[in-house]
Amino acid sequence: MSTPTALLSATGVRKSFPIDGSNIEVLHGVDLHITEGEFVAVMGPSGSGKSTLLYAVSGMDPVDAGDVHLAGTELTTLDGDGLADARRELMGFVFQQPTLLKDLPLLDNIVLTSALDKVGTPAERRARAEELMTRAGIWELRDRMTSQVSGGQLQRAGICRALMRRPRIIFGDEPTGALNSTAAGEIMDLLSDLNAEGTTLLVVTHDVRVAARAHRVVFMVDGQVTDELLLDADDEETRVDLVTRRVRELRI
Ligand SMILES: Nc1ncnc2c1ncn2[C@@H]1O[C@H](COP(=O)(O)OP(=O)(O)OP(=O)(O)O)[C@@H](O)[C@H]1O
Repeated sequence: MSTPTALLSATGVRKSFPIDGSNIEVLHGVDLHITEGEFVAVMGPSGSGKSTLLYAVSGMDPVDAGDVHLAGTELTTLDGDGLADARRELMGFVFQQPTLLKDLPLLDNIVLTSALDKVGTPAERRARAEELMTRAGIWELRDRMTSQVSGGQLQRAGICRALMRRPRIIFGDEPTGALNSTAAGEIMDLLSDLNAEGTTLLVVTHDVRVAARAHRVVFMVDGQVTDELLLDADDEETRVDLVTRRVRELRI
């Protein structure tokens, strides 16, 4: 039997920030290994280092120590240009609030980064955006400004933008944090479908319903991964129940 390949492999990751005049370590040697096609959720108390871990393993923020391999590249050895290339070619990012430009229609926002990077022709970029926006149910909103759409529609646009370059992994930091439960469910349907088609997901969340969609939940406490939960039940309520129980046990 072949061993599944780790798409992302982080070992011994340490990260400090200067806080109140001293250097405080917030990640204390974290290991995280994610297989291609996996959906991993990260949960933990506020301040436990979840977002810091996400930024460290995606090369958004340099680490103080440790290795981070993504798709065969050691991110910690890359310079600024190399990291920017790796981010553009391999990764997509979805944040709590997408940072779309206010005075541009949704479609232009979605194609903007690919246009600046001269990926494909304008017709190819538009076709890709149409495919993604249709799928996300926002194609008919393509000419609307970002101020004229709902939070859920904006987040769908943010996901479309993240998908323009067909990333192998999507990093999500509270992707449903600003949404009501219906919109959150729709966003998670979209992300789960993408995952079912092979896109790897690493998502930081406080929401048990979001975490319950994952194959595996990793729990962080005080800058360390302290526990994990494999979710192989088919039934959604069973999965939610399993995550809820573990969250209570760990007092997260
Ligand atoms: N840029 C920074 N400068 C200084 N301290 C930081 C910085 N970023 C994070 N920290 C600190 O690192 C610790 C971990 O923060 P992080 O945002 O990773 O936690 P989190 O688990 O994602 O929290 P939350 O669930 O509240 O978003 C916190 O104590 C935070 O104050």
